[in-house]
Amino acid sequence: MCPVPEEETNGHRNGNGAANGDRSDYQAFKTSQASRPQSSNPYAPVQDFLSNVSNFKIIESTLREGEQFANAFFDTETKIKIAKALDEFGVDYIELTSPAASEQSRRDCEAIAKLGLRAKTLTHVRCNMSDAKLAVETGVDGVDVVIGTSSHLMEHSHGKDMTYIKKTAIEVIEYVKSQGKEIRFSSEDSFRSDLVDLLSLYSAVDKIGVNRVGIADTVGCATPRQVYDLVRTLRGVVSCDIETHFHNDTGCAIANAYCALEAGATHIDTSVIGIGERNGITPLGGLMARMIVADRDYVKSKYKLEKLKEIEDLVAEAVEINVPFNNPITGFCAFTHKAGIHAKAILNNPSTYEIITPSDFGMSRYVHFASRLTGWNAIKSRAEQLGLGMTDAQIKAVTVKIKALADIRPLAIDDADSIIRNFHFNLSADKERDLIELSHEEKKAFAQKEMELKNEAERSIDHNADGQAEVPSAKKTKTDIVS
Ligand SMILES: CC(=O)SCCNC(=O)CCNC(=O)[C@H](O)C(C)(C)COP(=O)(O)OP(=O)(O)OC[C@H]1O[C@@H](n2cnc3c(N)ncnc32)[C@H](O)[C@@H]1OP(=O)(O)O
Ligand SMILES: O=C(O)CCC(=O)C(=O)O
Ligand SMILES: [Zn+2]
Repeated sequence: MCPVPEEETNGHRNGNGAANGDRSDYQAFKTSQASRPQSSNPYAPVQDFLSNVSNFKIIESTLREGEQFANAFFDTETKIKIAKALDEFGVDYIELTSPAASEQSRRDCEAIAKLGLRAKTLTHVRCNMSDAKLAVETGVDGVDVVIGTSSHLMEHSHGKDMTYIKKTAIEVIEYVKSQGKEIRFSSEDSFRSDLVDLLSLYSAVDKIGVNRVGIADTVGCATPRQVYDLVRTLRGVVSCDIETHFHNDTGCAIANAYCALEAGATHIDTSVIGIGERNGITPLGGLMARMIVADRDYVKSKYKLEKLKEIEDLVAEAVEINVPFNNPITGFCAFTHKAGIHAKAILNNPSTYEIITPSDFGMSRYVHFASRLTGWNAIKSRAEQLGLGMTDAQIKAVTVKIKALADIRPLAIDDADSIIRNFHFNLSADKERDLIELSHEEKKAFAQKEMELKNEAERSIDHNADGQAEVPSAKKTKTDIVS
């Protein structure tokens, strides 16, 4: 393949193409790397001359692939809200459902194309002239054309062969280009397609100046290694940009996106929380998590990461789902540390058990202390937060009490706090002397508080009809902030 000289780049063809084993490219890459400041990131990826891990674009498809999620119904107002939020976040492209899908879909494309967003707008259509014309008429910046190339889809979906696909693809691409629009051509089900057919098709569309070709793991079957091999091979065949699209059926959607970038892909398709057909595609937030670890400066300079939670909440509400507990970054426990060994180290230095800094995303770190897995370091930190000074020996003693109760039932923060406060209250050898200084009313209030704490501790162990200690149903034990 031929690298695209700088003067031939047009803003869409970014010239990232690189010939396999091309020495001059490699030397140029080495020279450019030598002049770059050395990264202090020990997790920085191995940067070879193909990798775009530090230079990629996001094609955000919540309003196309995401609308294919079983629960999705986006009215126009919601689509506009989502489009504006994604634009503010900084995604490069916003992909919209085909105007051929329905009259309202067509009107929504027009409405979003007219918003004047910074992100480019795209609509996604089948590989035929009538869809392409409809797409162009909506006023979007670009058209994403797709057609299935695997034997499964050629036989059971559209019924067309490779000769027909190539001919029609060329016709559609030339038409869209003639209308001054950006054009991407993609094969659906790329990983179950014949490699020779695929490369010949991509080579043909590259020659007529398509802006991007797309590879799609439509059924989520690809492994990272297969992705690397296919993208790398394609990188050697076409000079245009390479977009990739990964379904998450086997849980590889983020890893595959990363490998695609390592192999020279330039664009990644995402959707918010990963919504899409079946269990969806590479999630925007998950991709951000992966990429910030690779190149924090690039990711932070390009995307407004602190907006991620707001966008996820907006989309979750629109499609009536909860953000999953284990969602990267925004899952409710993504930055919660529980086991005593973890808590101690985190309190000393968060990098011990955190690869991502929560504040980069406007999130907070939590150290859970109300559990049987806690340790005295976490309890000491909590006591300090409560303004209760105790010696290490005293902290260790109260830790034993907390763990004993936590062995019987789940603890809420208030339970653990009561134990700490009660322990501290009873500790004071000088309590009586202190009380002498108090007024009659204050003494009464103290006595009452002490009684309440005692009752609370006793109540916390329920008994069933047989007099057996019973574990009450788990309370919501949202952890509390320690640092
Ligand atoms: C993997 C993906 O996610 S691809 C994107 C999927 N997106 C969508 O499907 C958008 C929403 N879809 C729709 O609203 C409808 O399916 C429409 C409007 C596109 C088509 O509706 P209908 O004409 O009623 O056809 P239907 O949906 O039953 O079947 C799909 C048709 O498109 C054809 N087709 C399927 N894929 C392609 C393609 N990539 N290029 C050209 N034609 C295609 C099929 O052969 C079939 O045509 P037929 O009428 O000759 O049988
Ligand atoms: O257009 C594309 O590249 C991808 C289409 C799609 O959603 C898929 O194949 O899963
Ligand atoms: Zn898809």
